[in-house]
Amino acid sequence: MDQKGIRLMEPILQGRGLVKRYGRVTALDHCDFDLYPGEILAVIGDNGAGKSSLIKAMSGAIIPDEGDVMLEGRKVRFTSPNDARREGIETVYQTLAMSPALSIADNMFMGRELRKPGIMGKVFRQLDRPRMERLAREKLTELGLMTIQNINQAVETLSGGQRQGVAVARAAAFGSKVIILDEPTAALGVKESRKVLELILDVRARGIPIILISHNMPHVFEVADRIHIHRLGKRLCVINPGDYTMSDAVAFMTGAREPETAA
Ligand SMILES: Nc1ncnc2c1ncn2[C@@H]1O[C@H](COP(=O)(O)OP(=O)(O)OP(=O)(O)O)[C@@H](O)[C@H]1O
Repeated sequence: MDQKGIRLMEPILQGRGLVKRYGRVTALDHCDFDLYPGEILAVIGDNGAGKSSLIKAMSGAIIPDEGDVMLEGRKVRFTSPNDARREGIETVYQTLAMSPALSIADNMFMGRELRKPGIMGKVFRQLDRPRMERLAREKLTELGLMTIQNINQAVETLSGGQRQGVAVARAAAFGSKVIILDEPTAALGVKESRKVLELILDVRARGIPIILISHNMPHVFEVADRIHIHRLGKRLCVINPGDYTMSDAVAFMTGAREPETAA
């Protein structure tokens, strides 16, 4: 998406002046952040720069010591990942939160199982397994992931790429507003990474904006619309991948060079 087009819109998710300290370490140092509708925003930075802390603040996994998070212009205060999920922000962590022994369908609906209608309290209502299986199959088909034949297959029998695919599909099924992907291709081979990158583009084509944390520069430059460069706990600058090379980005990231315009 072109830079001008993005600037005409209001950010869907924003961070302003975010601070997070762990004892004497300042992981986020008055950090700003903006995600615009429909874009893939990559967040890159050296090890320990504070990328994870930033996305955790956006996804309710940590509560910032200072600063504000705004969703669609409205100040929100997430005190848990569930708060963020309820608002339509889904995060896929590097360590995929899945139960390997359970099926694809069970994993997709883990924590938000569908139940059959009943008159007893919600707790006693039976799981609506057929509906969960049907919806899980629909979601995977929509995202072109139906090389997975059997929705009842245990997740532990899937390849790394397929597992990542299920995790992204789960996020896309519930993340109505924003999807955050933390190193989605880090553990994958070339072919599997390719599938996941295609999936990321598919999700964007569905209008869902994505925050992509990655150390993989070719992947970042291939799919990102904009790149947020994080250094020493804050946003150093945001670049358009068309205007810079990967070496420029790495030089900014590591401090070997300074960008012309700051964040
Ligand atoms: N729970 C914690 N307790 C103490 N220090 C922490 C904690 N989480 C993060 N930090 C520190 O905060 C700083 C930023 O860490 P963070 O994980 O956000 O960086 P990152 O950019 O995601 O790094 P990486 O690319 O290595 O994953 C680091 O110095 C890290 O050691």
